[in-house]
Amino acid sequence: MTNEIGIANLPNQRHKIVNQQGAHFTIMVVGESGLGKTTFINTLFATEICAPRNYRQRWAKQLDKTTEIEVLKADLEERGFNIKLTVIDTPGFGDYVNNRDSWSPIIDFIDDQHESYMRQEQQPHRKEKQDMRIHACLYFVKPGGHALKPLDVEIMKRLGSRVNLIPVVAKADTITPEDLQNFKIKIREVINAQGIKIYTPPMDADDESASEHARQTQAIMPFSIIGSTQDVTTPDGRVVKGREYLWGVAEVENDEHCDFKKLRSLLIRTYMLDLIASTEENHYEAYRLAQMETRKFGEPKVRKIDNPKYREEEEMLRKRFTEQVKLEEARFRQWEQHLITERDRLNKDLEQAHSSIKSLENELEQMSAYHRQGSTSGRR
Ligand SMILES: Nc1nc2c(ncn2[C@@H]2O[C@H](COP(=O)(O)OP(=O)(O)OP(=O)(O)O)[C@@H](O)[C@H]2O)c(=O)[nH]1
Repeated sequence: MTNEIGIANLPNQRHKIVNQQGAHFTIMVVGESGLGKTTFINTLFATEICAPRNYRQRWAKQLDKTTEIEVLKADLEERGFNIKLTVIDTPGFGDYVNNRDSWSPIIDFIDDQHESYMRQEQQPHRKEKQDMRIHACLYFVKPGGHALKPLDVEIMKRLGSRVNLIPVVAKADTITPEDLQNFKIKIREVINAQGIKIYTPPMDADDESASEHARQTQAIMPFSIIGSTQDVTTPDGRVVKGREYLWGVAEVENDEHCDFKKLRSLLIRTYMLDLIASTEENHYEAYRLAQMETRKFGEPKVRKIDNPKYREEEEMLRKRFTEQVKLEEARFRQWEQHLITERDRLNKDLEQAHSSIKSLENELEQMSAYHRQGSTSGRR
């Protein structure tokens, strides 16, 4: 059960289908910046998830800061089983001015994968579908401190309702085993109290040992991990993947040091098919249903810019602007009218002044004529 890739352990019918089609398996890593997400991906593939000769492609990702969502692919093959493995590395939080929105590209990415799959299903030719729906989302929690931060809770709630969420405590080598156990308990308490939905392995009523294994796996969450691709030598002479300290070596694949092996087994072996199936049956189905309730078959998704809420706001702004322009125009017309009336009044005044000057001039003319007449008749 522990030494083979998951699909080799499947019930026959499903096994047959997966074997014919080859399995697509997509893992996403999410969490604060610098918690070792990229290192974890490299560690996962540096350890023997299957014999190295079976890798058609291996990669070692650079440890520079991830600033955008990165998609990494590898084809794994074991005894005729093909697995197309995709790992999605997301930018860490903490690099943003406004952390509250840091999760939105990640949530959008998850929804976009469901959307893209749904749109392909609605096409007449739907055999060759591109499928990047996330089957497992590992959420990295910073070790130590007071369990989950409000930002962690907010993001985990959103993730848990969309994907199979698996919480992990990063850098387990940086706290003591005792503190680690207490930290894990505190995290479980917050997860329960906040109603965060995390992945639960399936309980099989007919198979007690499988159910017991599922219960044990459940009890381990959140998985503690140590990431390293370095080969180091332990004090007792073993060469292992790990991190070297003055006090000794923190080993990646040692159950006493962290839960890396158990997490890898959950992902790549024991529960791979359940993660794929529950994504299809629960998360994708929930997305599809929610979308079908809000739009017609085949209708494209409402993008943020087409969102009715934004359209409403835009409409309101346009209305307010038109009203303002109208008001200014009326004010201008009033002022113009006032100027015209004033001009007319002044013109009238001017005319009056003009005619009174005219009559005064006439009067003056008459008076001087009279005066001239008087002086000539006096001389005679
Ligand atoms: N002590 C310890 N250090 C680790 C562990 N995993 C990674 N590191 C170190 O932490 C640093 C950051 O690791 P990354 O893998 O780049 O972290 P990241 O989460 O991908 O960072 P972003 O891309 O910024 O989101 C590196 O120096 C790693 O060597 C671990 O398990 N323990």
